[in-house]
Amino acid sequence: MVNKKVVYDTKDLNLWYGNDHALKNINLQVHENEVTAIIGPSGCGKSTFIKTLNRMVELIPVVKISGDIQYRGKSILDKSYKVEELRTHVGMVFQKPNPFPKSIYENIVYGPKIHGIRNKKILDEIVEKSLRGAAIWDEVKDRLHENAYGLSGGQQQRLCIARCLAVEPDVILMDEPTSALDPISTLKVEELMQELKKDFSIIIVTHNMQQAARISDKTAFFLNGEVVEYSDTNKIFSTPSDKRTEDYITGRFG
Ligand SMILES: Nc1ncnc2c1ncn2[C@@H]1O[C@H](COP(=O)(O)OP(=O)(O)OP(=O)(O)O)[C@@H](O)[C@H]1O
Repeated sequence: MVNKKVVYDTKDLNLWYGNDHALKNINLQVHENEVTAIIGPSGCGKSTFIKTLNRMVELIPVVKISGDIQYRGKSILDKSYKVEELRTHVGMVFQKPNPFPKSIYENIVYGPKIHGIRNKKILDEIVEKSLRGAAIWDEVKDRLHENAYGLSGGQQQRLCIARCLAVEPDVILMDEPTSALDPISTLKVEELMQELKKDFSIIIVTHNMQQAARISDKTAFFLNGEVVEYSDTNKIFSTPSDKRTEDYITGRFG
């Protein structure tokens, strides 16, 4: 088996919201070109963990962090690591689709324009490539200048994925990206993830066990802010090492 490169490496990562110890000694390596699923019951720290990976949590004043997070070998908690730089490598898709109240085209070119790209031909190419990459081009190619709010929820979510792709990230963080979608849109986004992992690394928080089993290569089971078990998804779902993992995936608690 080829040894895949490590994208994220967290070392004794701890996080507190005031006195609430939300992440406890997380040591986890995320590999490139894989889908890594984060599962666990409500309130166990899944969202906190992925928002730590792009430093979104630091917007919350009561947050304290100790330990280290290395992204591609560099410590992103280091004050010298610019958050703007991190965000060019790490995109995020949220639970509820959140397109801007602008046209489909403007949603996609927003990031590239911030990065200084002004050439219309290049922007047009980015729009087509990103929408194709997010498997929504055929559905929207004739209405690029219509407002994104006119799209269905599932289309809006794929548009948000396309918006992420437009700035050519390395990692895509997804926080329950299909929980607001119908089964058909969910399937489309899941199929899309399988395509995207050829070029990107994906970390997804999901409450849906079947989804984690279907789409991910590795799974981390979080409980009360700790990682109980982290392993190949096949192993987690067939022969988990920890009784608590087994109880959770078989629906005995959580
Ligand atoms: N902004 C915040 N301020 C204070 N405490 C917070 C904040 N966000 C989360 N917490 C606390 O941190 C813990 C972990 O929450 P988090 O949202 O990361 O869990 P989760 O596993 O993603 O839950 P869910 O599955 O319900 O979304 C909880 O005890 C929660 O109350």
